[in-house]
Amino acid sequence: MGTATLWWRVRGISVGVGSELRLSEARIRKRGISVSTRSSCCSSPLTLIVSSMPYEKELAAAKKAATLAARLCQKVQKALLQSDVHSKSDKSPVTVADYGSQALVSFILERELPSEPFSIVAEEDSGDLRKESGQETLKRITELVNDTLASEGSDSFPSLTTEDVLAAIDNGKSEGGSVGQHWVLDPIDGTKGFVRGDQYAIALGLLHEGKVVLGVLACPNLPASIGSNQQHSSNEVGCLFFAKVGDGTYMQALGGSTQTRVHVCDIDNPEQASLFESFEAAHSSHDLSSSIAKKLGVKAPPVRIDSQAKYGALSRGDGAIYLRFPHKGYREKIWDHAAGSIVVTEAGGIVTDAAGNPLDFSKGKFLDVDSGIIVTNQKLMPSLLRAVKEALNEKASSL
Ligand SMILES: Nc1ncnc2c1ncn2[C@@H]1O[C@H](COP(=O)(O)OS(=O)(=O)O)[C@@H](OP(=O)(O)O)[C@H]1O
Ligand SMILES: [Mg+2]
Ligand SMILES: [Mg+2]
Ligand SMILES: [Mg+2]
Repeated sequence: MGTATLWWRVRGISVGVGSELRLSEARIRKRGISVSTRSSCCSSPLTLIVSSMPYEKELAAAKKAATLAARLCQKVQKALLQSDVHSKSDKSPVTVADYGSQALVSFILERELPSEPFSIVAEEDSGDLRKESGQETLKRITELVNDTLASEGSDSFPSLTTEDVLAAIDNGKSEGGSVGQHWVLDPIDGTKGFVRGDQYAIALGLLHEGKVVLGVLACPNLPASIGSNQQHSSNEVGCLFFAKVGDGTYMQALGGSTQTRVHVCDIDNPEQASLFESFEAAHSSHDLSSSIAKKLGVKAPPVRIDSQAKYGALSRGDGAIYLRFPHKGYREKIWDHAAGSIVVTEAGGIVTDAAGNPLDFSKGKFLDVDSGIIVTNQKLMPSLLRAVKEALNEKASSL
């Protein structure tokens, strides 16, 4: 048997030498992944094993992107100027950090995964920044993005122009859907919390054929422990949660490298449960949560925090239940739940709508949910669903 050299090109999977392949050149296509091999001696039997380690490269890129975006957000939140906060057409707030974070994540993903099909469904767009009145803001965002890239200590990042920043933001215009791969990005989830100086998250998920296969949540203000029942007892603030389908959920300090596998709490007695809900009463009915909590016999007062930090906290067992009941007419967006939902489900939890249906991320930007979203562990879900049903029926009959 002559000597053989094997060249390979891999996207998202690892390739090793193993089973028999008598080809001087071969192309394998598997789930959109291409691998090509070439033997320097065409008569040499080459052995090739393709073992799937899906989304490894994507996860590394997503963690890098979310961590850098979190750095930009931290810088802005520390010294937030009035001129940094603007109002969108739906009257919700948006800041230079929302735009900067979206531009950075888009730029890093495209750079780190150059051979991947590139589609992002993201919250922000560049419309207001392209107007005359948006020029100063655009300059400030561009400076923030360049400063953050420069602070990476790498000369390899080019300085971005205002046009580059607009283009990176507008990469987020994809509509998503059930075909192919789409990144799902909320550059700052919980902008109201961010402006208040409270919790927020950079939330980045990946959809494959309409299913969430990967999620990263950077929570710059979330302590390593928030009244937790697990061993995260440090004073450190800032967490990165990440999960890949079938691979569990992990947490590490933002910017750190030691990762810990996390699990949802395993209590089965609702009286011992503590419950998360939105900080803003306008985003979720506190009355309805309170009525559900009463039916379950929950004793602790609700913990109100902004953003998908709620999903992160739940994934490490800090609380047992997350209830979200937007007021009538509001349509949930996929970027408010994609990353958070896989972080919780890979930690052993369940995320459904108020009727117990799984969330369907394959329908474009919106999630069609029945009344609300509920999250808990496997043991509590049956009693939670019963309590939710009763509370919703009572509410309907009182109208
Ligand atoms: N009216 C209404 N009802 C329900 N939800 C709404 C509503 N308006 C906005 N949003 C979305 O809520 C996102 C923040 O959710 P939170 O759970 O973090 O709310 S809260 O900040 O704790 O109050 C928030 O995310 P960001 O815009 O990314 O901050 C919005 O997508
Ligand atoms: Mg959001
Ligand atoms: Mg947002
Ligand atoms: Mg918003």
